[in-house]
Amino acid sequence: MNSQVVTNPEDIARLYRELSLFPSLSRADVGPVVTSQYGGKYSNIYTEWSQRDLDRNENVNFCRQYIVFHDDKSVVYSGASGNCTEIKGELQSKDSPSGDMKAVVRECTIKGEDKQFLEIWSKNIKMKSINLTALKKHGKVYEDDQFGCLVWSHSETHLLYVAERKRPKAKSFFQSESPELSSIGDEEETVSSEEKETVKGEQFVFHEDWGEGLVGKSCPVLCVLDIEGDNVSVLEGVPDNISPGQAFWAPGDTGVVFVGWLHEPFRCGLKFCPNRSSSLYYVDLTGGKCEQLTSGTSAVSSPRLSPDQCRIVYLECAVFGPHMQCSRLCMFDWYTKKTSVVVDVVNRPGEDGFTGIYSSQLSRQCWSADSQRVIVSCPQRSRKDLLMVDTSTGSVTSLTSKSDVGCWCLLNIERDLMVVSCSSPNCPPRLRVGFLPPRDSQEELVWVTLEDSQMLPEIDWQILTFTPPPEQDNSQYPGLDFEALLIKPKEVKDGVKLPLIVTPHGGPHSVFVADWFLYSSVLCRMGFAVLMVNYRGSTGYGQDNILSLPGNVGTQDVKDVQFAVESVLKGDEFDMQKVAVSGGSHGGFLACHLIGQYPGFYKACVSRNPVTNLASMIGSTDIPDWCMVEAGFDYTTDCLPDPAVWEQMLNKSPIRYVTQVQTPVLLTLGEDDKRVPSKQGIEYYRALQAKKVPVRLLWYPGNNHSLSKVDAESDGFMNIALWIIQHLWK
Ligand SMILES: CC(=O)N[C@@H](C)C(=O)N[C@@H](C)C(=O)O
Repeated sequence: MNSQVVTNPEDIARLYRELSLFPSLSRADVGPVVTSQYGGKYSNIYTEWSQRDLDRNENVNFCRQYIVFHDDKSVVYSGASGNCTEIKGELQSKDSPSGDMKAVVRECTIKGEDKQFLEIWSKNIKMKSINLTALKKHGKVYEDDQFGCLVWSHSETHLLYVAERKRPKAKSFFQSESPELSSIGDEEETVSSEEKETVKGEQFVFHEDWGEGLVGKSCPVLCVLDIEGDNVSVLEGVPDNISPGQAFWAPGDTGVVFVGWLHEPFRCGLKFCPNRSSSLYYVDLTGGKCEQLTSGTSAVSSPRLSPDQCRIVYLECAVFGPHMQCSRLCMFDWYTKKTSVVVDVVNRPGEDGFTGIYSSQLSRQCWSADSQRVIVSCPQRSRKDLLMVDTSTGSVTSLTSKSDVGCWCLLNIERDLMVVSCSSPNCPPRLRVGFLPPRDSQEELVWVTLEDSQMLPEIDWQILTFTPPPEQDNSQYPGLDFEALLIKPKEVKDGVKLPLIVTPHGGPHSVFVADWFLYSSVLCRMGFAVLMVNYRGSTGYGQDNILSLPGNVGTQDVKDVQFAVESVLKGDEFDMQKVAVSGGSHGGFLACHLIGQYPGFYKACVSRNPVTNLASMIGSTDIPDWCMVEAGFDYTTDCLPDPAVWEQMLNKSPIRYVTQVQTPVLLTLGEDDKRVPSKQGIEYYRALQAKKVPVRLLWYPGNNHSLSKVDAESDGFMNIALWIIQHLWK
């Protein structure tokens, strides 16, 4: 075998173990400015990281702090202040604005019972520990990014968070009565208030939740802890037809601003679906009156209050339609109550190259100190860049497009000190800080690395651009191009042609940006080239690119991937007899389509939680609208099965081509997948078995659509690598 590919399982496992050590950055907070007696200024940077622990079979979260000496506009000196500390049981935490206190929502098990506490720490003392579970004011606290928040009031006397609405205790009609005696009178029997609230016949009522990644999250409520009074109240006034989240204190702490998602007539999956009908609301704490601040005809997310507490920026996109779209950056003026569009949707990138804003989540803090600019990190074609938006003029300036780093994520900005994570396909995440230059200044932005990571010299990467041939142009959206990331070993022995693994992304409206990818890095270190295709329909290239795909899935996207593969195979770098395809979700849909539409071209196929039959998916997925939209139909909540629609869906699905499949297929399924139910993979598995096509199915209990738990991710990788080796060199 004239190749340089690592094939020994133990060697592969060693490579995986080595590269899986690199942690990812999940959070950074900037502490207050401290001035020393000599006039020197410094701030503490608190960071949180996540790292795979293969031995404990879990993702370990830890924090590390740094100190940055500065003069309010440049970094003078910086360094770590102490080593890492593992974080256990902390669902959420947040320092108070002054830095004097820290709030922690902690989950722990006491005598076999899960309990949640809200802790207030000050200096070296845990001042308070409020047993939220015992208070019975609400259900579990939300720790997710979709709804969750933990926000200090500007006065630092109250804390705002989101929890599940309290549900009355349910019992059977046939459960024997066991009244609780109270202390009042020895004869008198007083049933506790909880017993009074108990309802019969409700034990098995279905409570729909917000779907994949939000299982069990059904009816969020806004909760406020009065720190001095030690009491928790559930905010009233929130309309019954919405689910509130992403809340923060209004100017002067007069009330609370939040996003409300419409949950009538029913909830659809919300994760990766910022296109759900939603509005900004304000509930006034004194009168309890709730006011809708935005129209209610769109989908909004990520409201962020300016430091001068005068304006709120937020993201907006259309309701239903493609799940990820080009967003508008909008602004609500607190005093005029007027909304305005700061950055509009970009249908086609202009001369300046700006392709639009593609983000479902602004960083927790994104405003400049002057309350004039907003920093957004979002995909721009196959890169992820930091964009500075002037909210007065709407101008957009990239702060990082000239960098050789492919992926920049804004973690936080405080008093113009930005904290970012930056990475590339050959460089794991690094932690950097830098001051945003004053508005209209020509000063250069200087980045200082607080935590470096090692560049992997063995990995080479580049971005390739493709223009579909005329016969594949989209007549409704003509002239669109697309890209792919090509990752390959830097050193190739003479005479060796590289085996190629083609990986189209999922979504389909998402994008591969030039980030650090564990799977691609290990495969590259094993000796494979990896082609990560951003076919037409990807985000980051303009709204027209996105809109070109719905109705054309199974053809346009498939042809784009095949065109990219055949284009790179024209060179003599790659062995066209050793090409594999691998994808997840919609990427799995494409992988199955490619082996069905190009029989024998791919020598191995890996399909993770794949969409295999749109017609059978629509009745079981948490995103039924996705099936209609991607098949080219409008969706309404009262739409019913229609044979003609199902026929179209079937015709656009990979299951339709299964009779042509020759390529051995490895399927990996998550048992708890609400997005693409595992029955999709099993349907395809059975069809292949019936055709006696070599097929292997891996089933991961406790895993959902992301297949991202340490067991599924690591075992999945080993099986994928060995499956590809087995069938490329048989
Ligand atoms: C962009 C994105 O992820 N879209 C979601 C609706 C989604 O989950 N799509 C599934 C089908 C997938 O991951 O491809």
